[in-house]
Amino acid sequence: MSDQAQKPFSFKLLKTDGAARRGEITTPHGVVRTPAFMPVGTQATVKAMYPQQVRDLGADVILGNTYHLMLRPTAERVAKLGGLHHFMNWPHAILTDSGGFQVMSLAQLRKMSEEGVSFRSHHDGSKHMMSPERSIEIQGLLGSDIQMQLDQCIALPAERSEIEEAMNLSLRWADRSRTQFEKMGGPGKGQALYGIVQGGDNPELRVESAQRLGEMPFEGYSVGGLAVGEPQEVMLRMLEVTTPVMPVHKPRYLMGVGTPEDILESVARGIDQFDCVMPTRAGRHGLAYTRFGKVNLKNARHAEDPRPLDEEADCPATRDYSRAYLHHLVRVNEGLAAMLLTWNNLAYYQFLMQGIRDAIEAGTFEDFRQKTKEDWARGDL
Ligand SMILES: O=c1[nH]cnc2cc3nc(NCCN4CCOCC4)[nH]c3cc12
Repeated sequence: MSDQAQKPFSFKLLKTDGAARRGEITTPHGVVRTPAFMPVGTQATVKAMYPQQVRDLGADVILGNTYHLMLRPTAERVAKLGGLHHFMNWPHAILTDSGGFQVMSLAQLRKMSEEGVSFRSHHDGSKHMMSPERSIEIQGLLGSDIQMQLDQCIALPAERSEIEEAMNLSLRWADRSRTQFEKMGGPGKGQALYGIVQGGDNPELRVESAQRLGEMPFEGYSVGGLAVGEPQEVMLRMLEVTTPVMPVHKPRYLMGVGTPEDILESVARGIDQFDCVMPTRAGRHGLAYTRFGKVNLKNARHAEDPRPLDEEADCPATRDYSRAYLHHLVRVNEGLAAMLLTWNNLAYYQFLMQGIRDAIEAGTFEDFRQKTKEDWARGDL
């Protein structure tokens, strides 16, 4: 995709059903139907999947991790090779994170300052500096359609003073990220920069963060600082106080979420975009998501079960292989186990998102939510 002026990035709110929203994001690499689940493509690949397979399941956008790609192969090398879309043969939308969350969770010898975070690579110990400016520069080199500000996400529970300090630092970094994004001509390329709402599990700080961020010119807004160990009801409560004070006509992205239930409950509270390693990581660990709940293929009870995971499914991994065979592959640690279960799990997540989008369009989201939860509770008959 050339850098010439592109159609501007835009979001259209097509329908609401309660607080649930059906929308459409237009990016330089195609339209993203929301609510959307974004498969995680950490090191320029959605693990154990071909790009076309991911696309055929209905994914309009995938996530790339800035921390991993800045270390290997480096953003400069990806740029030299035509940018991340070309490099990984994914011609559709790409969202990148800022790298901050993974610096805090993976890197060594981290040193936080107003400037940014200095750290050593967890691969070879090489020294790096992640500042708001450097993060945006990297995301620009990757050619990301939807970029994230650098923020500071803290683990919960935390003292109010600690939450407030991290929230205010993130707001200062939001401003510096925006300045760098505009300096690099992001808006003119049809790219987006999302601000990230922080505020921990404190309702007042959540509202303050969302309001102050909403006064800044971002193309979308993420809800950060959640799915960091707090109970689900705390996460949902924070959404109930935060989304009502977020801009209505901009996308809302809940970072790192989540299980099918987290997603269903968060759509009901006004969230449009999701990403999570759950479906891909669980697939590599023998766990299958289905319409009727989770199936742990490691469990010996599947050893002679001739049924597929779900004979009514469109996905070959879900329909054409017996549980006995999947159990065997998992038990002998064959590569095909990860391939088939990742395929199944991403197929189920996209099936769920399509059901959510259809239900909002039909004005039947509440019924859909109840029926889906009943089916999950039915369990794996
Ligand atoms: O505030 C944030 N800022 C920038 N990136 C984030 C990423 C985030 N990812 C999670 N949770 C991920 C939880 N995963 C669930 C599955 O297992 C791995 C962890 N919470 C997150 C918060 C932030």
